[in-house]
Amino acid sequence: MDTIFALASAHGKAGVAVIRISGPQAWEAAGSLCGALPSPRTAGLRVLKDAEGTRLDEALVLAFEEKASFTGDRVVEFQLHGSIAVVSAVLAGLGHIDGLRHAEPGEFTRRALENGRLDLTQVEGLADLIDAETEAQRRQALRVLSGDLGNRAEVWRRDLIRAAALLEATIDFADEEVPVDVTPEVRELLERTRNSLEREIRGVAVAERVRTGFEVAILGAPNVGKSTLLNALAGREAAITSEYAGTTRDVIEVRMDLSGVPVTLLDTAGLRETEDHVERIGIARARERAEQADLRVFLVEGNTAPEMEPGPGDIILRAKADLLEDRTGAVSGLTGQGVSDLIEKITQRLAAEVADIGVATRVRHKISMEHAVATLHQADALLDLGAEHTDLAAEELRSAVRALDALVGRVDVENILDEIFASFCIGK
Ligand SMILES: Nc1nc2c(c(=O)[nH]1)N(C=O)[C@@H](CNc1ccc(C(=O)N[C@@H](CCC(=O)O)C(=O)O)cc1)CN2
Ligand SMILES: Nc1nc2c(ncn2[C@@H]2O[C@H](COP(=O)(O)OP(=O)(O)OP(=O)(O)O)[C@@H](O)[C@H]2O)c(=O)[nH]1
Ligand SMILES: [Mg+2]
Repeated sequence: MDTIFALASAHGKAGVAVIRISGPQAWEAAGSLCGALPSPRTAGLRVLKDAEGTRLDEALVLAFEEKASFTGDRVVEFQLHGSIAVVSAVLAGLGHIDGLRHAEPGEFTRRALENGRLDLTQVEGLADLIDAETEAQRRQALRVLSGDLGNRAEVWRRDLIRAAALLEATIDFADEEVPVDVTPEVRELLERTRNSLEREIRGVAVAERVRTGFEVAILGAPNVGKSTLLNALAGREAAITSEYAGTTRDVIEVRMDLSGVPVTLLDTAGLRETEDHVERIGIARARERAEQADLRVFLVEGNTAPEMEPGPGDIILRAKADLLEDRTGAVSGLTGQGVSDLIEKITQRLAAEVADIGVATRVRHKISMEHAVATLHQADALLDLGAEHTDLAAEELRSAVRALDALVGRVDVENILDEIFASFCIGK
């Protein structure tokens, strides 16, 4: 097996930079730069020197034994002064050692997967944790990294294997005088598993949103102040505003962190009938994105109705509060009136959705779980048909187990690994 190395911390100038080495030669290779290694899991201060004896840096060195490291290989970490020159000198030094090569993106984590330190869902959780920008994303990713989904899958698996074994036992003893009827217990195991799977499947839609961000579209007639409101919400001049109706044409996106919930705000073209060709394209885009959005905020003038049919959770506000006598339910991007109330309202709507999510977070999880559920339905139908179909029902259960094995990466998943690791950075 190759020994790999890479900068594990971000590129560029920093207080401290971490270089990781993983593989059978890690200790020997690190030792050739820093002399005797400190005892495992104990930091030691060492001078690093290249093959010619030139000093490269004074660094903290940390060694891990095989089977007791992040990757499961022997690992050494150099915690260096975070300068671009120090990092390149040490990387160059490592590159000159025979048998060592630079790691590919995600390769340390791939080793952890191959060595059984992490299951596939934990790898996905780790990828999400590194990408996490908000509190809800961090919490969700950490739960998956901790193995919550893998643990749940283990329970489903155990119950289905037990159900299959019960059915298989009756096949073997079909000739016995007094066969025991196992179907009630099997049915109960199947129902429990299916309910639990279905709950997780329902949670994926929201969990996906937490991963990628909720979309909130601002909508209304031209000139009502949508772009001005977007700028007020974003705290910067993200969109052009002007007194001309029809200023905004493209959809403008602004990422925000609303009390830990990731949100993409969309500013859209004012909705109206128009002969202007380009404006019409903008309006078509606005409608399309509005329909897909998780939440719509309609700005309306006076007592006019929204230009699109609002959904149940959508927010309707009166525009340009500062020009109104009665300012209830009104907002003004220009003066800031009602803006924090609006943020509060959006946050509440979305936080309510985030509250009851499960541990499955990806479409991939959903597909495996749906496959398992469909197979369980098949098994149920076969049990309804009577004892002569018991063997087929048991076969369906084994197939459901395989779907769950794919979920955690227990069976061959080589084809999806490249896709998952493509999102990793080098050094992870
Ligand atoms: N310096 C450093 N910090 C880091 C990491 C790292 O690799 N290096 N991590 C990398 O992502 C995270 C920590 N994750 C880790 C996970 C497992 C082991 C480990 O050595 N596991 C052994 C021993 C467990 C134990 O001592 O209880 C094992 O699982 O057998 C180390 C780090 C975050 N911080
Ligand atoms: N008095 C007042 N004027 C506002 C307010 N919000 C926006 N305006 C003004 O109204 C005009 C239109 O504002 P925009 O934010 O560009 O309006 P819009 O809804 O994005 O318009 P389109 O992009 O054309 O659909 C500009 O002159 C703004 O300064 C407000 O709350 N009060
Ligand atoms: Mg606009």
